[in-house]
Amino acid sequence: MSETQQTSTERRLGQNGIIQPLLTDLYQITMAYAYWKSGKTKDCAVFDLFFRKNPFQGEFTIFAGLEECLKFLTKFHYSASDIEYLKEILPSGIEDEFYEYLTTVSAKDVRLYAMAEGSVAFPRVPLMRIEGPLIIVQLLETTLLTLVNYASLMATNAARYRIAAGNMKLFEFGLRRAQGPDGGLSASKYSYIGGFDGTSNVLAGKLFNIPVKGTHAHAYITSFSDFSELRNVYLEPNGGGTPRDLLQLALTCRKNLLPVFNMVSLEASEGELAALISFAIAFPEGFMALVDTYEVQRYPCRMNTVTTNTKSHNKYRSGLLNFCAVALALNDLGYRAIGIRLDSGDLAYLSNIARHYFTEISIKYNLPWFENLMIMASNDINEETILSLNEQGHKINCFGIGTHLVTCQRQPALGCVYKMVELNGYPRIKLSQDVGKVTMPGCKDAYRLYSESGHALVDLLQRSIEPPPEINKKVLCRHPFEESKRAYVIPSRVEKLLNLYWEAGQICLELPNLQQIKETVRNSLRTLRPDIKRNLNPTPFKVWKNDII
Ligand SMILES: Nc1ncnc2c1ncn2[C@@H]1O[C@H](COP(=O)(O)OP(=O)(O)OP(=O)(O)O)[C@@H](O)[C@H]1O
Ligand SMILES: O=P(O)(O)OC[C@H]1O[C@H](OP(=O)(O)OP(=O)(O)O)[C@H](O)[C@@H]1O
Ligand SMILES: O=C(O)c1cccnc1
Ligand SMILES: [Mg+2]
Repeated sequence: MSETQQTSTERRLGQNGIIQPLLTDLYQITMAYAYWKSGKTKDCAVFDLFFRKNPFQGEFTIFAGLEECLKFLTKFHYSASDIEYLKEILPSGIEDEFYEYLTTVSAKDVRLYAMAEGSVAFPRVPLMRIEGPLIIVQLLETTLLTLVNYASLMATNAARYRIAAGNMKLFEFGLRRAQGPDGGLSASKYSYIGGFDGTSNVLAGKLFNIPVKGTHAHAYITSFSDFSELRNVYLEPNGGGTPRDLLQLALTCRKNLLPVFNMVSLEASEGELAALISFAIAFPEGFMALVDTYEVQRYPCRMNTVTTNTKSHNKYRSGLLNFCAVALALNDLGYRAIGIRLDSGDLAYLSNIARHYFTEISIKYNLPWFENLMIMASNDINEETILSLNEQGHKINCFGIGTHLVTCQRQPALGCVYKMVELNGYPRIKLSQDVGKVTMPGCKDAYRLYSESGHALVDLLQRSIEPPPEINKKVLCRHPFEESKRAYVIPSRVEKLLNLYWEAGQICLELPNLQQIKETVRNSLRTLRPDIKRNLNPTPFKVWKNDII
């Protein structure tokens, strides 16, 4: 392993300092005292952590957050200052022996079973099963939930964007809009797991070894008014040689391009060109330009299409023209530009226009690569926008997505719950008027049964003491609430979903790295039939139980 790899692995194993035992609800600690006072320190409980409904009106969820839960268990103990603080906030009548008991608390007698991080998961199937002393297992509830809920919601949101975007590149740009710094970091991490290609969040890049990418803001363009602000216009050709005047080269290129864009030089912004030249001199091999600060192009354009961009107060229409001029000037010096970013207007229309000009220029100048310049789109993009753009037809090959992704605007929370299912070996049930809210009692295991073609058929819940279903043998599966719904399934593959990750005070299964978790998401989604993954009215996946449960 190289030194840089080692460093990033070490960084990954560190944990956010706010994840500690007091990051919980007060009632966990007051319950702990009441349990302790009523002599329940020896009681043993089993809790299931699960959700009841998939988010985003979808029919699948990606399970994430496991590694953070396990790291939390490794550090689970109350420090002297934690105990001091609890003494301040809890009633004065609390016995001192309870605080002494709290100093001895750890997760060494806990066992945690979980699905693989990155797996597709469904309602009512435990994502985790936590077994151990009642008081301890109860004390873990809120922290485990907060570590799983947002992580899984975010990974699921990202996976949905990935499905909508197909092979297009996806970058997460959400830090400025995220739910605070911690939300921002988690969003970068879990959107990467869910299928994004990188983030603009530099700290996330450093901590999690995620590719970091970015362009520039409108401010960079508006910070230049004319050519006199360019302190340096010289750029050394790629591979060396005498530096050449990039401004003069770009001006010549721009003059030659005016007829292509059907424009006159008065319509072209000097400040915008100055900004693009200075950026190209700074990053000649990574030239990516924001082209919508003024108008992207002249309109109505020669393609006879009506544009919806209505910044009529502005006389400049030179975003594309200026970009192409600088890209051609860079080409004269042996550099290839990367592409453009569109951040306003009708993104389908503008991307088609941009690609049209790139193609025309690639033919005119015999530069085949020019046709394939990258077109990145941003501006309040969500899953629906991507699906709509796909329907309309566009030439975008990359999206930068912030607000809707990181805030999970369409559904801001996943409803994972943590319910006791067994105490001292006896099943426990929580009753509810709402049949969907009645818990499934008992210590359970979950198995995913697959067809011969590799598709997941059903998740089967059964008591842990029962033998697992067997390959090529008939299994009777029953709907959890509707007696009449039952079916025999003959699985070609059986996957045990819950595996033991934590026992005797340590992590007992090797943890995958972020890249491997990302792979798990991709592979796990591949096992779902397309109708379960579709955006509109997807088919629910069957979560059934066996005959005995
Ligand atoms: N072709 C398209 N189909 C569907 N939605 C689109 C399309 N093009 C852009 N959008 C979306 O429409 C919205 C347009 O936002 P808005 O009305 O604020 O316009 P704008 O171009 O950002 O305005 P401004 O020029 O003032 O910045 C954004 O959410 C964007 O993602
Ligand atoms: O739209 P999002 O999906 O959140 O993506 C991130 C946005 O952040 C940036 O600008 P910002 O929104 O800060 O300013 P602007 O809209 O005025 O460009 C960027 O230009 C995007 O528009
Ligand atoms: O790099 C970018 O283009 C970027 C980064 C964050 C937000 N908006 C855009
Ligand atoms: Mg914006």
